[in-house]
Amino acid sequence: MLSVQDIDLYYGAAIALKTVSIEARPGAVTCILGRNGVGKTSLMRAICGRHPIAAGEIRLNGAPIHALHPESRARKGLASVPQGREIFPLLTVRENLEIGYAPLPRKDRTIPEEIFEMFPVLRQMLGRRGGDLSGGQQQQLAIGRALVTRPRLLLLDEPTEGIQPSIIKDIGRAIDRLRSKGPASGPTSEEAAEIRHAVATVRERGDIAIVLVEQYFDFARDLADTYYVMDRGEIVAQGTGADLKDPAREAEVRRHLTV
Ligand SMILES: Nc1ncnc2c1ncn2[C@@H]1O[C@H](COP(=O)(O)OP(=O)(O)OP(=O)(O)O)[C@@H](O)[C@H]1O
Repeated sequence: MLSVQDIDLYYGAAIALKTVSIEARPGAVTCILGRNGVGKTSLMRAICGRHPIAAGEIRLNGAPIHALHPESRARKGLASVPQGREIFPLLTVRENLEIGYAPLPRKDRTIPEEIFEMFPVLRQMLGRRGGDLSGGQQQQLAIGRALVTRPRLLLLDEPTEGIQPSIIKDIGRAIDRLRSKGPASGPTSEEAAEIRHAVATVRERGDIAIVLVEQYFDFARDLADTYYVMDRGEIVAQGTGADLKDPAREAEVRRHLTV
């Protein structure tokens, strides 16, 4: 369980987060919605330790982590897929996955089979260079690399950025499997079988709390168990995934997403 309580974050004298509080629980997708520049990435940086907070606290499973270096947070089970994915174009898919080993002790430096079950294309392309993959495949690689550490908390910063709508659906499905639940929008029977298998695999490993930063309302609505909307460094609306299916709530959230 991630608990962010009343945090402030500054860039020099400019405040980017003002008393922001969110919670994310295992087995659920927590969506952070908001326009460009409202502070979503700053919130991710605060959680993973890439930028210090000036006030408040961040706890992972009850223990404060906000004073820890990013590497220590990673060892405590936090993994993140940054905006832009940060795939190394000249390294192979396997080498890109192995970069995920960094916080792991030597004995744990293996690629979990489950990653290839979730993203079969990565197995097929193990020897190819990262730069040869499509945008959607690179996103799968970035998520796969984050899963190499067998995290308990996964931060995904705009996984749909620069990706075609059809691939966005694939990524949505993969996130759904991590959450150990079927997707909200009706799956085909083949998809349902894949998801059942993935759920069993994920269940063996335990639950992951997923925090998803997103600008696309529809993608968020399909996946969110909980959502928060940000505007100018603050949380201005929040609710459950079910709330997002209510037309009045949808209109409220969409208002915050349009410029
Ligand atoms: N390194 C930085 N130095 C100074 N100001 C920054 C820095 N990073 C972000 N900001 C500013 O902080 C505010 C919040 O930015 P942030 O990147 O967190 O927003 P965002 O909601 O993630 O937007 P985007 O979707 O464009 O990434 C913006 O006004 C931005 O200009």
